[in-house]
Amino acid sequence: MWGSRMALRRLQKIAVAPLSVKEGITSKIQREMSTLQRVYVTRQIPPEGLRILKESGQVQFELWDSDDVPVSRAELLKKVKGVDGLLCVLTEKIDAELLDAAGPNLKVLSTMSVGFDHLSLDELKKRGIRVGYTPEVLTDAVAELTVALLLATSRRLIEATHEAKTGGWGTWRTLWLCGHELANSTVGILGLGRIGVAIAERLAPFKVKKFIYTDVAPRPELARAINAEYVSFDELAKQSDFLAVCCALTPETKEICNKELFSKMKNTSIFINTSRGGVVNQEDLYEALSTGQIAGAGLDVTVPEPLPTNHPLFTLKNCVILPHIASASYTTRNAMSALAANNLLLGLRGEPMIKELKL
Ligand SMILES: O=C(O)[C@H](O)CO
Repeated sequence: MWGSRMALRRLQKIAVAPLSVKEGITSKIQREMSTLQRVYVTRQIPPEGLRILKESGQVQFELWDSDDVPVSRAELLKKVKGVDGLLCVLTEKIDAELLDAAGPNLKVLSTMSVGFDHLSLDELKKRGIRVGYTPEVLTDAVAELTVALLLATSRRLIEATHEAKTGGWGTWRTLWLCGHELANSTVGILGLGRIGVAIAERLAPFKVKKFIYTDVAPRPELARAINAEYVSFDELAKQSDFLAVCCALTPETKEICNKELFSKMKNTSIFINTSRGGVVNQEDLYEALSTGQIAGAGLDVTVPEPLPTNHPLFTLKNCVILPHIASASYTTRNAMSALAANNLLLGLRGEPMIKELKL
């Protein structure tokens, strides 16, 4: 549905007005509608973002009115034709084909995500399209979920509830379902940004002995906040008892977690990934987990998503897999939708966005 709440209210008033008045109001509305910028929203986003768009009086937008089924590529290619702005989520691939289908009116793309590996940045830049995204508002939720996943994996919570429910719970046993604890451990962070810092801050009270990290270069300001030491990629693999992947997926980080990394890790180590599935070579991870090269893995992200239910990783007791829910709290998803909507409106007005990607 194309919509602007104000226009709708006026249309309701016209329905009860005399004919001459009706004609006057209708043409006024038509004039106003033609000045509104056209936007396509690729998903039923959380209410806060929709409210902002509806009440803006700036845009008329059409929405793919479902959260359960993504808009098909064919439908998306049709719907973007001639729009001024596009608000998307991470399931939509924004590439040359899509931007060509949209045409030259498209000035602003706003993604309701912190990750932007679904966007062809070169193509966007070439066309002068500005890009908004949603960092920071999801940091707390992602860090919280990462800690939950780490504990669920290291203390074997999923296996344990399964045993309790299915009759595996016999007498109290001395080594049954033992895991690995955070106290006195070394936690490694691959890619230190806001989320890595937030994870470390939450883990510190568990009496972690040492935080280490690696990145393309040292990040002293962030590292200072958590007293983390910069180490090489090799040292990160060798020293970490828990290794949390927090880096963005780029051509440089694609499958950076592969057999070379796993072979250097301790066989008591836990590997956690809440960034993007593409940073991991899943065949190598399966091998490392099934041969006991590492102790366990907790994954919130995979390739593909959803991961087919017959995927070998699902057969492993020491692999906990979540369906990409790191930012899934009501507060955070609403904040992401609001930020995405505001970025879009600001961009369309030619003003600086709240969070804009430098292309
Ligand atoms: O990129 C993102 O925003 C997360 O993966 C989903 O919240």
